[in-house]
Amino acid sequence: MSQAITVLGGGITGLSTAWYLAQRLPQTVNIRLVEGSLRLGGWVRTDSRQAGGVSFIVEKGPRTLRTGNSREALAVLELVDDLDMRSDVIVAPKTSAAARNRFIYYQGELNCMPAGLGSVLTGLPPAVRCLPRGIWHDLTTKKNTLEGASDESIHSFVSRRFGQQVDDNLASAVMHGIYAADTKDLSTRALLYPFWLADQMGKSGVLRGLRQVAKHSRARNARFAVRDAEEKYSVSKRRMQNPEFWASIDDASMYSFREGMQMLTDRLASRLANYSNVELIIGQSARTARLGVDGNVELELENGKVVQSQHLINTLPLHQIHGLFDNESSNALLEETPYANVAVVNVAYPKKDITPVDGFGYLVPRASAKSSKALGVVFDSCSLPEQDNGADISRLTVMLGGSRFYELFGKPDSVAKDSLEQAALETLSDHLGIRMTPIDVDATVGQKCIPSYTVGYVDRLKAMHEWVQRQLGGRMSVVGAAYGGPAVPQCVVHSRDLVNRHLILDSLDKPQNVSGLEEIIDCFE
Ligand SMILES: C=Cc1c2[nH]c(c1C)Cc1[nH]c(c(CCC(=O)O)c1C)Cc1[nH]c(c(C)c1CCC(=O)O)Cc1[nH]c(c(C)c1C=C)C2
Repeated sequence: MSQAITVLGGGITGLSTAWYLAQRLPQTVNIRLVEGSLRLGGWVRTDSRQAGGVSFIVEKGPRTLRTGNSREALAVLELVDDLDMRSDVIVAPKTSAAARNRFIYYQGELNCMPAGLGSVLTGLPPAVRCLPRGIWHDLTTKKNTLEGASDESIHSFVSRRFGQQVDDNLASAVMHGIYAADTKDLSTRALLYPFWLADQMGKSGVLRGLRQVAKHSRARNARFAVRDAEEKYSVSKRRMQNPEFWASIDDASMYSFREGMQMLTDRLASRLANYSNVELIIGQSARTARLGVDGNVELELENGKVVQSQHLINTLPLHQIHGLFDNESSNALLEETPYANVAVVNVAYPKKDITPVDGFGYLVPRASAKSSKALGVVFDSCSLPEQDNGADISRLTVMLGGSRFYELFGKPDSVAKDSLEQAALETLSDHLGIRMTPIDVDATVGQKCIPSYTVGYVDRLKAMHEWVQRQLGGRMSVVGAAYGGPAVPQCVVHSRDLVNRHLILDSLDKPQNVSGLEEIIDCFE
């Protein structure tokens, strides 16, 4: 059999994995990407809309990417550079209102989050007043770490160290924005690891303990000095080749693309299609994965076709991996990881500047749950006005559901679009006073779209690592939103690490014995 590698799943993780493979492997090795649905891109989805005589775009999934010097942010920027998308990038400058103003809906008002010490001096809004008290509480409360606990919910942790109001007003809001989940369910150890460690290591409080954590991290990071130096060199070379592009990124706090985020996944797909050794198999879900008699991986598709390869990179969400293996032993991460359901309602109005404040948008904390069906609202036109196409419109997105989806709207697979659209318009009217008739309202339900890293996640991840190594004779690796973070840049950097640093691609004949989770687990040591 000729050499081949299969990538399962055609979302951003699968596409970027296939891309990095195509960069590294000779043309003699076949790369097959298998996607069950009829489109590539997964949760990255941009729709074109026509209404009120104008055309514009709406995002149904992630809408912007962060700039900065993190490995994750730089990995996406390097990808954008390699895909020749520099001229497609549009940015929100660091000086823009969208970069500076983020709000929390509290006591019926939009409260601006402090941007620095200056805002502390000019007075904190009501939602944030609990923060100085919370800091004082942590500094003056004796160590009260839960004995023997290997994890704790963010709600319990924040309440114990900083006071419940900090969770009710702030932490719960931030976690709604990222995970669309409740801090009562989310894991401190997985999502706030430096704070978790500081609580464990420190003798008196989390904030004092952070100094020890910083020392510990410096010692750990020293192991990655060579990798980091190589990556820094690669970026500095690019900076010299395209100084204008990189300077515009340095001045930006976030960015997207002229025609939306889907440009990135579309470009990946079209570039991959140009490779003679890449095959994109679309509209065929995998039925089973097994080891063939010759020791290679056999992936049986819905249509009965069997795709053979020496290694399988599985990027499917956990609930889809479940059931792929005949003699599947139990695995807690697969079985116990809930995914958030989020309704994304895009609304467009025939007028500019209709929000009472300018900014990225606002989040709704648990403290305001009684007066809001929404998790938050994004002011799209304020962040990226270019995407209005020069029209006199305002685009906003209302996010609904999360942990309260069933309670508020019923089953995500049968909810009426009307009820979501109604709830979104009521939110905009009640919170922002917008009573104008919109030119366009469009609701989409993201069913099981964001994995929830719930209490006990780290232990389950470690067990998953061992489980993956036991499958298919060491010929499977996993990567994706359920491991190491659900943000697009995290998915991209983990797929790059897997392909460029962990798999030994010139000896595909031998089992790789790489779960893909090694370094992610190592972060929690
Ligand atoms: C479809 C809804 C989504 C919600 N979260 C995500 C999606 C796709 C995923 C996500 N959103 C953010 C991150 C963090 C990484 C990052 O790129 O910054 C992830 C993984 C950031 C984010 N998204 C929103 C906000 C307010 C934030 C916080 C960070 C910031 O201030 O920039 C918008 C938003 N997303 C969701 C909700 C409910 C929401 C509300 C306004 C859920």
